[in-house]
Amino acid sequence: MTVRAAVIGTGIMGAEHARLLERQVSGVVVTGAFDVDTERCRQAVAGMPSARVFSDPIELIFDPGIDAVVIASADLTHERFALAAIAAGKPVLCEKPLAPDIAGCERILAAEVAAGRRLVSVGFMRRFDPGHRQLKQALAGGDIGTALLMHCVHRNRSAPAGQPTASLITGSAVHEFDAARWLLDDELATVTVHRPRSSRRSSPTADPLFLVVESSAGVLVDIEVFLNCGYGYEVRCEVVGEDGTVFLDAPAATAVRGAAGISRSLAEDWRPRFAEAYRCELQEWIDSVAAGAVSCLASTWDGYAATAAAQAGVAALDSGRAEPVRLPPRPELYGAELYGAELYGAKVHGAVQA
Ligand SMILES: NC(=O)C1=CN([C@@H]2O[C@H](COP(=O)(O)OP(=O)(O)OC[C@H]3O[C@@H](n4cnc5c(N)ncnc54)[C@H](O)[C@@H]3O)[C@@H](O)[C@H]2O)C=CC1
Ligand SMILES: O=C1[C@@H](O)[C@H](O)[C@@H](O)[C@H](O)[C@H]1O
Repeated sequence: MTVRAAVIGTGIMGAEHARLLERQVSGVVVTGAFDVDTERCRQAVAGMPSARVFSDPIELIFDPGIDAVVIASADLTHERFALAAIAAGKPVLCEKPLAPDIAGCERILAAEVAAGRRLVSVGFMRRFDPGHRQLKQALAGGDIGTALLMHCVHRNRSAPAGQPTASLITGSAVHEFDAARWLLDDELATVTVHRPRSSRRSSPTADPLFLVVESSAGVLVDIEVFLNCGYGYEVRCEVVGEDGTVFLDAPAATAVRGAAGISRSLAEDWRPRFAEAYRCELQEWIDSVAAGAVSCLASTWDGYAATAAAQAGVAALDSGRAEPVRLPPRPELYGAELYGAELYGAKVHGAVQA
């Protein structure tokens, strides 16, 4: 079966997803796209012969010529499109965050549970990054013993001026919240946010921020988020265990020696750094759609949990105290295996319930 996929929101990420689906992922053809900016949409799918530019996103979702939908529009629009996809019974890959607020995540969770089928996957692509998978393998394989601490660095070269300070938590650290849950096989319990001196490049945004997260099992996770570090994009992570440590560095393997020095280049932004992760994520998603099975991407529950941690972080930014991450009991639909135990082999969890 060739999956007929569509993309809603064809900005930076949506255009990239459309390009990857059409050119680098097998078993799929892009048959639809929508963006409120029609010209941007046309440009994103130019050269994709089967792609129809829709004038209404809900019509796109219900169109019989579309099997599955990628949502890559602005954060505030995710909920509306995810709910429509659930109503249409179509698999959807929703970019992070699932929804920017807990109430929106709750509505998506409730709709999916009521439908009795897992249709929504969330674009936490680090789960498909080879480096992050090696971290996961080292932890799951017992290479460093029980995890005690996790140190994370997340730096963007620059960000548009005037970003709300909370966006460092809801837009960027949300990746670390998901990565920590997934790597540690543990829920997050509390979030504290410290504001160091801000960079002159970032005013009026408070940037960087330093977060301290405690997991339910007592692992302390520190996260530096710096939106305007000024020199390049980098994501690093070290987990300290009882018997050793495992460290994910910025990944460029090639070093240049010259001018009395050694240098390795950094990506400009997340697209080159996580190119392989986006491709693998989309391939796994398309394979699951073709098989009529539940994808092993992050689920609605994972998206909910990451937004709950982000909400605790935003509260902590204001209060200056550790704030609890509030999670309801996990619905049965999301199974006993929270974090995708099939990581290193099978592509999907199992058949979708009829
Ligand atoms: N997984 C990842 O690494 C990344 C994920 N993202 C997420 O991807 C999404 C898109 O981000 P970017 O591409 O960076 O933003 P962008 O601003 O480049 O693109 C967003 C697009 O959504 C469109 N849009 C806005 N409202 C819409 C609506 N109601 N219906 C249809 N289209 C609408 C805009 O016209 C724009 O073309 C966001 O949710 C963001 O958080 C962004 C960057 C990286
Ligand atoms: O999701 C993303 C952006 O929205 C965010 O601004 C960046 O900090 C992240 O690294 C990127 O993956």
